[in-house]
Amino acid sequence: MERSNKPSAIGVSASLPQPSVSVKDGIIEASLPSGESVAVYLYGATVTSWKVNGQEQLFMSKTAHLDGSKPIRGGIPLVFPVFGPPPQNHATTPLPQHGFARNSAWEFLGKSSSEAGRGDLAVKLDFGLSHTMLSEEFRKAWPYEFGLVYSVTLTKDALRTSLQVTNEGKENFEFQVLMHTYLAVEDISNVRVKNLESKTYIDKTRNASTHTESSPALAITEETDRVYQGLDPAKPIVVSSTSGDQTLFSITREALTDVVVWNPWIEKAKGMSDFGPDEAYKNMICVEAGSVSAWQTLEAGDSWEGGQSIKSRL
Ligand SMILES: O=P(O)(O)OC[C@H]1O[C@H](O)[C@H](O)[C@@H](O)[C@@H]1O
Repeated sequence: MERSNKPSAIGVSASLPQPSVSVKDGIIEASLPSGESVAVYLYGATVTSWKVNGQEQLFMSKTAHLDGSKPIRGGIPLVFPVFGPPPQNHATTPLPQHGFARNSAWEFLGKSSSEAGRGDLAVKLDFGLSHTMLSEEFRKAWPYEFGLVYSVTLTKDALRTSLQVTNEGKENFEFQVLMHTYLAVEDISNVRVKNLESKTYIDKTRNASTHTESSPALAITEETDRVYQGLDPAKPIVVSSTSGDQTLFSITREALTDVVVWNPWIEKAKGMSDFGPDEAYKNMICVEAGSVSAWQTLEAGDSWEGGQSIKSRL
């Protein structure tokens, strides 16, 4: 695992303007000469901002806690090693909802720049979390020796987040993982989610009952909390707007075959103290790429990698 803080530049011509990266107060910010930018908090390795053409692509609650006292409500919190409330009689049982990755202090491993093709630049930020870095409480609750490397790559038209999980111990462990992406939208009533048709989903708002998606373009008209399963990672999930049938976001995945679609809607939004303002549920949709409907088993010494790539219309 690379643990160097030294910047490296692979295949980048010295004459080109370079990406800039700053590290301040636990926040890593990177921007490309073409203007796109990303910000990542070391707390949770949470991506809190992704701007394209000056426009924010990720939703952030106005009342989110940004002081490390609570997982950040917005951006891309990382869910590991369990999704949702942990099941009974499982190694993750003592952990909080969604595990510990989103509420642990990560380290910045460094940046690298490269050509993303057609002369476009890419900047990649790497973050690490391992067993010894966890709070004592989390170390006791999940005593496995693991290493996580989370990479956030910014290009002109996309944001890629990928996670490598390594079992650095002597016994197998099981995990689930999910990139809990809060996408910013202007008006949820105009939003449709495509490429879910005929897929099986668990509806968490209806006692985790199983259904088959009948809509080619899913509209969000009430509290929505669905785990779509068995998706082809290479087939994009498309978030579109009915005004002009415009694609807003297109999300492809690697090794992540589940996608959660979540919007808390009116009552649940009101009930979350760190979700604000109350009406902000109209300005967001979570489309969460993950591996959550089953457990990944990682044998001693083995690694697993998965990720998502989000393209914005802008
Ligand atoms: O409130 P949090 O722990 O951040 O969870 C927020 C949401 O995450 C996922 O989308 C789950 O499917 C939801 O059931 C949950 O409400």
